[in-house]
Amino acid sequence: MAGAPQTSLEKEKELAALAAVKYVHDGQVIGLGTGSSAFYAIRAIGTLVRTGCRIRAVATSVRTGELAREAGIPLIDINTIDEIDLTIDGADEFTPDLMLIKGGGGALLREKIVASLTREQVIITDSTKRVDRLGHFPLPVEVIPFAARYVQKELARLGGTGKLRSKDNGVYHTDQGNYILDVDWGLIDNPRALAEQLNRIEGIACHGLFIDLTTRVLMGKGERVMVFEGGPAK
Ligand SMILES: O=C(CO)[C@H](O)[C@H](O)COP(=O)(O)O
Repeated sequence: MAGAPQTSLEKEKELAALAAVKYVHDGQVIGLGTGSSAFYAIRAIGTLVRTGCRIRAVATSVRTGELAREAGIPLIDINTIDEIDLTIDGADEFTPDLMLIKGGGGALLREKIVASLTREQVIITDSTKRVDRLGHFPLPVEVIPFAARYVQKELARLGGTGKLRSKDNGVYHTDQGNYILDVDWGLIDNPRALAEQLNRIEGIACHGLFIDLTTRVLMGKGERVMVFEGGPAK
């Protein structure tokens, strides 16, 4: 992030973010993602705004809203629009066929709603996020607090071990006041089938499998940016 000397992974995130910001056009509604990669995109979009680009944006978290305001990006209420032109967000893992795990930063519910309203979803990552199969990263599952134990039991029935996320010696709360279970499944054989099973469990507000929502992934790798559009990288 800003201020500290930049590591090579931070450089990769920034390169990917700068490449993604080239897709931003005057007049668009932009979805702003959450996390350390999205931070670089927000900063670069702020520069565009200061040089005259007229966009409006929707933030995927309270933190992102604060960063956007600091950067001078005009924010709008998501309930005043029917569509988002472009969203730039990060991911915890992605496969070359554009399936993602998201939610490491806890913003998965708003991120999925924003992604669902978005015409063009550009994901930006460093080179550690590309995998052949999802599941190295525990899958974040956002649950309403009342259902936490029930959902944990249902996840166990499906073969997942869900650990309640904590923060500062207490339970972590999302921006919506929900809990997160970080679920270890081992490597996931069929993310689509798992997503459907999770969609049927009462009390789950959102899970971090993002399928059929991404247009392209821009991955920083050394000094380059690799582009994945549902096939081999370009
Ligand atoms: O899903 C997310 C937040 O809920 C982030 O996009 C994800 O955790 C990646 O973050 P980073 O860019 O910091 O690696």
